[in-house]
Amino acid sequence: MDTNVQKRRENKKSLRIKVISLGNAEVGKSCIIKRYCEKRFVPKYLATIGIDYGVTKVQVRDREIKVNIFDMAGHPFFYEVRNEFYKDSQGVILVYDVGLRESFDALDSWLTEMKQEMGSQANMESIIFVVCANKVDLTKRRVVDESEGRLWAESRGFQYFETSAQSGEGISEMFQAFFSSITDMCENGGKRPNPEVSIGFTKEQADTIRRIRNSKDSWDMLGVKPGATREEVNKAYRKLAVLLHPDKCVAPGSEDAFKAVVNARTSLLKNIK
Ligand SMILES: Nc1nc2c(ncn2[C@@H]2O[C@H](COP(=O)(O)OP(=O)(O)OP(=O)(O)O)[C@@H](O)[C@H]2O)c(=O)[nH]1
Repeated sequence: MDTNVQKRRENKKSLRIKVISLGNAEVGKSCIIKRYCEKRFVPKYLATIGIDYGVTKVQVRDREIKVNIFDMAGHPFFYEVRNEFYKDSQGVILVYDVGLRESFDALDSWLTEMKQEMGSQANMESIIFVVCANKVDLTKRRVVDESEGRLWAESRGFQYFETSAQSGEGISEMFQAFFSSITDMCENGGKRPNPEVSIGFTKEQADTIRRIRNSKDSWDMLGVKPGATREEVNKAYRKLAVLLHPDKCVAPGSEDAFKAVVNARTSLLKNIK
């Protein structure tokens, strides 16, 4: 066979990618990578110093993918070291610990740090993000539930996985989907699929569910001022009911949000003449 043709075929088949892990210290980033690459769990905490680097090969369909994995230290102390490594990544594994709310709340600031460090190169549409809600084996200490994590991830067009580096739950599923999405993106000229099309719910629905979860009382939940009239309460209720009705809304947490709105309306109307 013509050597140029053979080379072109080989090039199509093999792919080299860079992925990084992000998230607060101790959420389990290194353990997730070890569980996948070495099939083992390390119970003792050994903080990553700056960056750990590893290479692995995976097969996605007919392509061999050479994966360069940069495991970033989560501790703020290592900011100066890790900021060099954001550039040229095709994939990001965002990790939080389901037993530590602050590690979940920190996900936005990890995205901000990444954008800042990538500067003018920051094209977040050309990067595949997956979110790992990790340590799901520790069920008793869980404080961030699945629908909350899923909503955060999916409303940004990121895939969400429940994982445990300790038991192995969700780890190979997450990596398989991650590498397959990166391959799809590379084959699609470096653009990830339009999230609005694939997730099936709107930003307004996601923002409303988040607002309802965080509301301080029934007035706040319906978005009316304390002392509002029956008409105002009913009008606000109808608007939310249309937006979140389980027949119309598939966003994670929509059923609970809908029930909460029904209950808020009932309790307010009891006390309004
Ligand atoms: N029970 C349980 N423990 C876990 C899990 N994943 C990690 N751990 C433990 O959590 C601690 C921290 O894990 P690491 O993987 O080192 O955390 P990291 O996010 O890489 O931390 P930094 O390197 O400081 O950024 C270790 O003691 C692990 O054994 C898990 O899924 N379940």
